[in-house]
Amino acid sequence: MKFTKMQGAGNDYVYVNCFEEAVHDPAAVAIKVSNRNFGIGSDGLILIMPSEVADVRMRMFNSDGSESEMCGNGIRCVAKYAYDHGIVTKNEITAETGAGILTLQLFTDAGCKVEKVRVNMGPPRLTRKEIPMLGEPEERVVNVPLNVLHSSFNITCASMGNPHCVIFVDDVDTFQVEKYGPLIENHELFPRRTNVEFVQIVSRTEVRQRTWERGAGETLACGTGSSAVTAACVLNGLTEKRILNHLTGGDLEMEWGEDGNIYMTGPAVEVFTGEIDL
Ligand SMILES: N[C@@H](CCC[C@H](N)C(=O)O)C(=O)O
Repeated sequence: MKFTKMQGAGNDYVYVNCFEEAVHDPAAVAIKVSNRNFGIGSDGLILIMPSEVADVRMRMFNSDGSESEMCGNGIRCVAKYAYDHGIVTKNEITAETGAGILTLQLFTDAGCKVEKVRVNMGPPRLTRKEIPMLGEPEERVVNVPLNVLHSSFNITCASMGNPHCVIFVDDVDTFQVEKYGPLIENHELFPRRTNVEFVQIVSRTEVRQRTWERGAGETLACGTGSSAVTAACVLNGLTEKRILNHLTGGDLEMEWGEDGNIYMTGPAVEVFTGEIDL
């Protein structure tokens, strides 16, 4: 299988051009290629596919083989791949995802390669029914206590097509992400599990995020997570609607627009290409 390794803010995936390649069991392939010792090494697998309703289609699989509806860092890399490899020739493109059809704006460097992408991530979905979470279906979850082991956290939850649980902490760099992340990911409140973002407020316009991803563990960045964080910051009155998010692997510029959509701007980088026997 021919592949391209790409990363966005350090969130790295193995990308396969399914305009040319067929991947028969993507869940198994994701587990194999993601392994950092016996595989290529990545947070998961992303398939770049033809679409009947958009310029390109993305399917994404976590390193445990589970499929997610959406990947924010991944969709920027899909856009870069599609443009740099001539699948699309426009600077504004559409992409079909499990979270709907998204619009992306591509910014190129002096060599006409995409270096940055702005994505309209759509609106945060805020009811328990939409996230999904157990409880009153129409209720929002903003600053609600959650008991985990002997600790209590206040959670704010949103779906960006995939589920997110945001927790504000005083010092994110010393926080025990690997202890609490998996317990919240698999908490009974979340029937489809959840991604978990731990966030420190730096100022009204800057935050610092660490991410525990559903199906992948701690990653260096999460674009859908950063979008959920933007909504959570505003809903809790902690920041303005436009913030710079410092993730472990890089920065994302975020905005909750007046039209209700979240906008994410960030890097997309091709690391290397190769071929692997499956
Ligand atoms: N890193 C991604 C999200 C990947 C999917 C996630 N782990 C899930 O299962 O929903 C991003 O940048 O959004």
